[in-house]
Amino acid sequence: MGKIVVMGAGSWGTALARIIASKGNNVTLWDYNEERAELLQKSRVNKKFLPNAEFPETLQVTSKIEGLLDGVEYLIMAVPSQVLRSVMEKISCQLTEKTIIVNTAKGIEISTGMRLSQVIKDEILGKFHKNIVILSGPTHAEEVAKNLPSTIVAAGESECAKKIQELFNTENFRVYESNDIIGVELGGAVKNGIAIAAGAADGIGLGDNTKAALITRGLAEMIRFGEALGAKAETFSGLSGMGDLIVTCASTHSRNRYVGQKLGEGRKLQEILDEMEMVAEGVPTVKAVYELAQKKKVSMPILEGVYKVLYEDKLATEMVKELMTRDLKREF
Ligand SMILES: NC(=O)C1=CN([C@@H]2O[C@H](COP(=O)(O)OP(=O)(O)OC[C@H]3O[C@@H](n4cnc5c(N)ncnc54)[C@H](O)[C@@H]3O)[C@@H](O)[C@H]2O)C=CC1
Ligand SMILES: O=C(CO)COP(=O)(O)O
Repeated sequence: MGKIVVMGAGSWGTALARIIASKGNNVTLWDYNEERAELLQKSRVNKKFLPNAEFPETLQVTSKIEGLLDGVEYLIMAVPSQVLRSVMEKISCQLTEKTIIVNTAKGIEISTGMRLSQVIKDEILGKFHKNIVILSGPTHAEEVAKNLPSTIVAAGESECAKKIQELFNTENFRVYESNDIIGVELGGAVKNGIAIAAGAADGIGLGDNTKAALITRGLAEMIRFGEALGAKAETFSGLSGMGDLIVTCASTHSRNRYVGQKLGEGRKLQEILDEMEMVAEGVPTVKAVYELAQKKKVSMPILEGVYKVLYEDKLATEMVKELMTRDLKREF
């Protein structure tokens, strides 16, 4: 196996690096924070986010970027969506057509409205476009790190996607292949906004019926949005669409659901974000999706409601009332 580097030692980068390293591969996990990288390398565990998930001997952690990517064959990106471009900017000159780049972040770049594979393409300047694979699905890092059976999709040009399927697949981490990069990316990005709405319903104290309604009608919004941007509708009924939507709307591990819950309890967005140590991708991504949906004239009432709660100080209770009192419609 060639050289493997995972960039971003947050909970997801750490969980993914452990999977590949546990298969006997040498893996370097990079983090921009020197202190964190040193602590992880010394303690051999990410105590704060993934306690009890010790590092295999084949996993090394560093914050050094010089020479890090010389001859790299597999580059796994696990940094938040809004910083992906700045990290790619620093490293793109070290990459060659031998490198397969795997993005695992779930979002849309707020300043450009670009999907993350587009951001990567932008930064590698057209050198080897076909080498980009998206890895996305219902996979909370906390459960993956405990080896609980999980499933995910690797989307890309067939030869590269198959290599990534092989690289990550284990008996507890089953990887499917897809050629719908746009659909897989948009599923992972947009579900975060719907999960904020589901969390808000929890925070207000609404019930299981409400959550099922948000998941189902949220999926309809994801499909409409996806099709308008060139995705295949069927992808949204798969793991990276419905699968990830269900887990993110329901799981106590979800940071997006958590933000929604606190908003539903009446807390202010900035206070919630200031107290969080982890990233909630839905917050910027909702803005990017809202703007793209307006441009493409796609109806996304739940997403629009979340946008107004996040950015126009609307109360979550008002959002629910507005959604329930819209004009009556056919379901399909
Ligand atoms: N945690 C999870 O269960 C899953 C997360 N993801 C996605 O993975 C991405 C990363 O999420 P997590 O690891 O959970 O986040 P996290 O909050 O645990 O860690 C974020 C990571 O980004 C790094 N980072 C922050 N600012 C940076 C900068 N300016 N430059 C370089 N690195 C920077 C941090 O050092 C840290 O390593 C997100 O897009 C998330 O949606 C995808 C699947 C599962
Ligand atoms: O994407 C995820 C699980 O599949 C993680 O969701 P959160 O970012 O909401 O925690």
